[in-house]
Amino acid sequence: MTEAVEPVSNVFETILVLDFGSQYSHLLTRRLREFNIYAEMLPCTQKISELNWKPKGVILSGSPYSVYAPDAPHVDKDVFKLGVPVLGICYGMQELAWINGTEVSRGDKREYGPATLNVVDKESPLFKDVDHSKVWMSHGDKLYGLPEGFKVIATSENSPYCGIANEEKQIYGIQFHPEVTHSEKGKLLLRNFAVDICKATQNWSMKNFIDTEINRIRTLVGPDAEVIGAVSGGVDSTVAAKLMTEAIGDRFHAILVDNGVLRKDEAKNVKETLTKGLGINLTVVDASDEFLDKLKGVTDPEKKRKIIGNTFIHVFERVAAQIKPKNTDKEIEFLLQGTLYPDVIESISFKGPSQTIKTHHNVGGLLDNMKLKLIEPLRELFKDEVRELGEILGISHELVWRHPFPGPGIAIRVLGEVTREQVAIARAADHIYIEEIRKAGLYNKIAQAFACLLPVKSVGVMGDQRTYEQVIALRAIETSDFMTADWFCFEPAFLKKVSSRIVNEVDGVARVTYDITSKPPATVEWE
Ligand SMILES: Nc1ncnc2c1ncn2[C@@H]1O[C@H](COP(=O)(O)OP(=O)(O)OP(=O)(O)O)[C@@H](O)[C@H]1O
Ligand SMILES: O=c1[nH]c(=O)c2[nH+]cn([C@@H]3O[C@H](COP(=O)(O)O)[C@@H](O)[C@H]3O)c2[nH]1
Ligand SMILES: NC(=O)CC[C@H](N)C(=O)O
Ligand SMILES: [Mg+2]
Repeated sequence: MTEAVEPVSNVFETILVLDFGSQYSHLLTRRLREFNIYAEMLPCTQKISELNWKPKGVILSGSPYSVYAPDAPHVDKDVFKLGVPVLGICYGMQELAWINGTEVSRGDKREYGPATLNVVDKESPLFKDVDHSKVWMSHGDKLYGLPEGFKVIATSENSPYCGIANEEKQIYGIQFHPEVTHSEKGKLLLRNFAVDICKATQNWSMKNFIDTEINRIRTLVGPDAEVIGAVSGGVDSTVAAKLMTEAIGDRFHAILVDNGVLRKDEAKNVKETLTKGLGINLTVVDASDEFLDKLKGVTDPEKKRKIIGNTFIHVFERVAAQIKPKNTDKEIEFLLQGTLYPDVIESISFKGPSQTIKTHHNVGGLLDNMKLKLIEPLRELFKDEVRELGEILGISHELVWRHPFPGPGIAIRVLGEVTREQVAIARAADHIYIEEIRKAGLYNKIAQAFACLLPVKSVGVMGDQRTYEQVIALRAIETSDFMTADWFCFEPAFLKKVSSRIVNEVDGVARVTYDITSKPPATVEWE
């Protein structure tokens, strides 16, 4: 499998965030991008020698581990040979101390919540304009001393080593989390680090990204090669397809695969919107039998995702072989996907496959020996950034704000075995639910809503007859980046109406429930 496009990090000066597994790690990249510094997060196991770009600075994130634990993750020491500034946050600071021989162990008190920052070194560039601000703590371990060459630059009531620095080597450590909004001046502190200490240029913006991206695609694809694109009608792939169409016009062929687990009338509607509305050259391929046959008897969610991801690629390779490029005798080499940053983050993990939350079909479901080279222009972006991009590219507000729909579709919303009958039940219930959400004027207040079909039967009574049928679970969430989410509070009357319509109109359903779990601890999808 090959990633075909030159890394964005070679084009924009980039801060590297090494993720040691903290629940806040991704916020570090978000905050930096908010003040126009491009940042990229990689697992802490990243070998610096294998990086094909040079960061302007490195941030070591927090972690649920203790540095002294036998299985704790450790930083590649080559980070310090890059000659760029390094900032360790919480675990990151403890790691800086520990690898330099300083004792780190359990403190007598855990410190969780607010503290006031007391800057000792008033000249420190890291703390410019952040003295006396509230900072957010979340740790149980502490430093028992200073590593050689370091000095204390800040304290707090409970943390004598709240901020440390080796100014000569430009290595900094802080015990609190500047990336969370509860740290009042946290964003400013990160700006001080990235802009004043690392001297990174603040030129990351969506408009610059579009121009750069279009140029990168043109250079990569060359004057006559053609590209196919996996396009679902969802926000991500539509934005990616529009970008591609801007870059290479009708040398781009968008393919929508009907995998048999799409929503009601989806293929027809998408064809209409993309072709007529956006001038994207789109073909719909019906592969529903192939997908449903392969899913027969499979109940494990990860297996379903992998089967679907693999089958998508088989279909794309087949279609690519059928399209004969007009201006060249070469075969189609590239496949465009609308992969986003969260798809990547959740599908990989520094702790190995056991910690993968779920394999997004378009990342972990790819074939090892695939022939097509991937172009994923949105791979570094968050959902809200992609939406901003979509608006700038002139895609309709309605499409840009569509609820996401996962590639494995209804297959991961029919819990257990996927059959045509089960898919039909889930699809019908989902259609009613979304129709009612739209009628109630709630569609744009909710980030994503759908119905799931549970593999359990429950007893009911309909028309004086005993029924023994399945259960539908409704889900609706509020979130902007889909990394964390809360459930949406409907009025009871709304839920009553939806429940009654589903049970009355969908054969095979005897009961409707509403999912009231946030992410974490749940995920958005049930599988
Ligand atoms: N039915 C499909 N046909 C072709 N490609 C698909 C299909 N479903 C998903 N994909 C590919 O997988 C990628 C990831 O799917 P995902 O659902 O995350 O994004 P999306 O469908 O583009 O946007 P959204 O998140 O709004 O649904 C898509 O961007 C697209 O490249
Ligand atoms: O294209 C996709 N392929 C997948 O395999 C996949 N799994 C989850 N999702 C979507 O990602 C967002 C977060 O969902 P989770 O909290 O369930 O991981 C939600 O918007 C989900 O709908 C997927 N999208
Ligand atoms: N948030 C963190 O990075 C915590 C680090 C370490 N696990 C501690 O408890 O101190
Ligand atoms: Mg989708």
